[in-house]
Amino acid sequence: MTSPQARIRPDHVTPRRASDLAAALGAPAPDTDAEVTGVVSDNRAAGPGDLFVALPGARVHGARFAADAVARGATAVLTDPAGAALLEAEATTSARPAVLVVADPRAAAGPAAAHVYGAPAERLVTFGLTGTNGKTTTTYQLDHVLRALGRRCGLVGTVETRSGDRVLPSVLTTPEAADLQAVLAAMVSDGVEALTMEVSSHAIAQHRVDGVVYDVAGFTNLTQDHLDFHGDLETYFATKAELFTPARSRRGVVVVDDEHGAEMARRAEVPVATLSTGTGVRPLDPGADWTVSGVAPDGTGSAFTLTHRDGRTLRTRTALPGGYNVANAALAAVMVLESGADVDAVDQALRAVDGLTATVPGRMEVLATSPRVVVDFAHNTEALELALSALRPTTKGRLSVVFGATGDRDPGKRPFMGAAAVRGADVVVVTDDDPHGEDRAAVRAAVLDGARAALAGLGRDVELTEIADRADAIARAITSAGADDTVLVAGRGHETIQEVAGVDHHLDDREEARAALAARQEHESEGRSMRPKHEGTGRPMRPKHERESGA
Ligand SMILES: CC(=O)N[C@H]1[C@@H](OP(=O)(O)OP(=O)(O)OC[C@H]2O[C@@H](n3ccc(=O)[nH]c3=O)[C@H](O)[C@@H]2O)O[C@H](CO)[C@@H](O)[C@@H]1O[C@H](C)C(=O)N[C@@H](C)C(=O)N[C@H](CCC(=O)O)C(=O)O
Ligand SMILES: Nc1ncnc2c1ncn2[C@@H]1O[C@H](COP(=O)(O)OP(=O)(O)OP(=O)(O)O)[C@@H](O)[C@H]1O
Repeated sequence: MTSPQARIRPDHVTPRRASDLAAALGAPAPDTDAEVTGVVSDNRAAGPGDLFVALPGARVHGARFAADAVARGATAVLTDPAGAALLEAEATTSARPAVLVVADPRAAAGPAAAHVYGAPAERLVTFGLTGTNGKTTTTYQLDHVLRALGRRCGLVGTVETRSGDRVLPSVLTTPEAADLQAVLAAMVSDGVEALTMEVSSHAIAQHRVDGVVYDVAGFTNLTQDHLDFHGDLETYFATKAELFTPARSRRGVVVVDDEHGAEMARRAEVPVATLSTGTGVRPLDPGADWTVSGVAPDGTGSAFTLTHRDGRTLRTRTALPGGYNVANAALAAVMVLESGADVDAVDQALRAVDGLTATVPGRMEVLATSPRVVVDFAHNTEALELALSALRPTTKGRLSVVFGATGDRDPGKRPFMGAAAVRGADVVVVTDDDPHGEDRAAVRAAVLDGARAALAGLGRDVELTEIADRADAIARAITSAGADDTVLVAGRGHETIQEVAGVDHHLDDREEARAALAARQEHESEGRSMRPKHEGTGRPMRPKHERESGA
């Protein structure tokens, strides 16, 4: 269920007649006409002049909430025949909205909202990113390149939604169709020129991006995920492939570092430029339109050269670690180039901002350099492995990881995550992630089982610790790190709410890490040792500590 949430909406909208909207949607003219100045699909967000889109849901029909939406000022309802029947049955003598009936209101919601808001997507240069991993990171890098070129930018994604000076935390990666069109309209009125956004597979399947044809669509990669929703990998792939059809984009850029990318490029029904970076599972493909070469370590990140088959070339850098971040940065730059930007202009703009140096909230976010403390969203085995191997080459001392597994979700991955941590790190602190309704100790035990099994036969020492409380675990890992060590806090990234047994608690890994770093600095400035056996509270530094060797 969508939760009640603040939404970015345009300040002024030219009223449209519900009857005109019905004609535009090919729906019968409503019995009652009305003026419409906004669109919502959650009654709790309805206000005066809104069209309430009553969707048939998996749990409830939105038409059940139509009377409340009307009481809040909605003047019209868009629904299906079942919803219209519900409205009829529940009709009171009070305000009667204009009722528009279509066979598939989900598919009509985007076009209806685009009509009401004056087709805002057509007044922006639009970039849409899809793929299993890297959408958020690449979206921020794209935003960074566009800003470097002097464009006014809007952004929509997992972490936040930004229009001009307005910034709101996001609830979904890709908003509901009505909310998305409202944000785009707000962007137009805020003077935004370019939109970068994440397009989830759920959003494509649920028509949330209908009403937008992206100027440039991008594909990062595809691995097994979300099969609870899509059923099988082929359906998941086919859903993402829809983004590369004329109904949804004008052109595309596809990273061909995995087989799915190569297949996506073959299947695309819009012109696509391929990008091969040689950082994924497939080797560098010299036949790709754009290739990456000369990857060289540069601080925590890498420098690299991007070359088109026609000879255009650009040397730049990403500040984020790991080969996959070279791919994300290269994709961002190529999407801007494929939108028509001149390579020399992009080169100059990137030089002025020291390369692709966007800070991505909770994605390989570096909070300190000595010890290096990094917060990352890696919350599955593959992401954890990648994050650790990305940090290893630039870690002079020990590499620590603080992480846990989510309760009530995919229990099968827990031991694998434990094993990945042991294989990739020198110090492993297993703690709580989001327990949700599950027994926290049992979730940790499953992770620890995998960790211990991986230790057997590993051939090197790994310090394995269990600290239930996450804030405590972060503090202890940072306090006991050496100056050359790296501490990776993985799993929750930008998230600020930890749900324990149905109760939400504020918990932000970055805040906890910063507090621990500040305490550490205070100790250091007082000339005290940073690796004491006991904290000021008298608690032991490493409770339940086990020093285990796989040798
Ligand atoms: C599994 C899934 O995708 N569910 C979506 C589905 O919910 P549903 O069919 O259960 O809807 P419902 O609760 O029966 O409600 C039906 C209608 O009544 C409305 N309603 C409901 C209750 C109420 O009090 N008032 C009200 O108006 C709802 O807004 C909805 O329009 O239809 C709803 C309306 O379109 C979606 O909001 C909802 O997404 C839920 C919130 C969700 O969590 N989706 C996730 C899985 C998702 O989309 N994730 C992707 C990212 C994935 C990733 O890459 O990690 C994303 O884009 O965020
Ligand atoms: N190109 C990539 N390939 C593989 N892993 C990546 C890539 N880019 C980022 N990651 C890792 O995947 C995780 C999620 O990254 P990011 O948030 O950018 O992706 P996303 O597609 O937006 O995923 P989500 O929707 O879950 O936020 C992080 O742990 C990050 O380190």
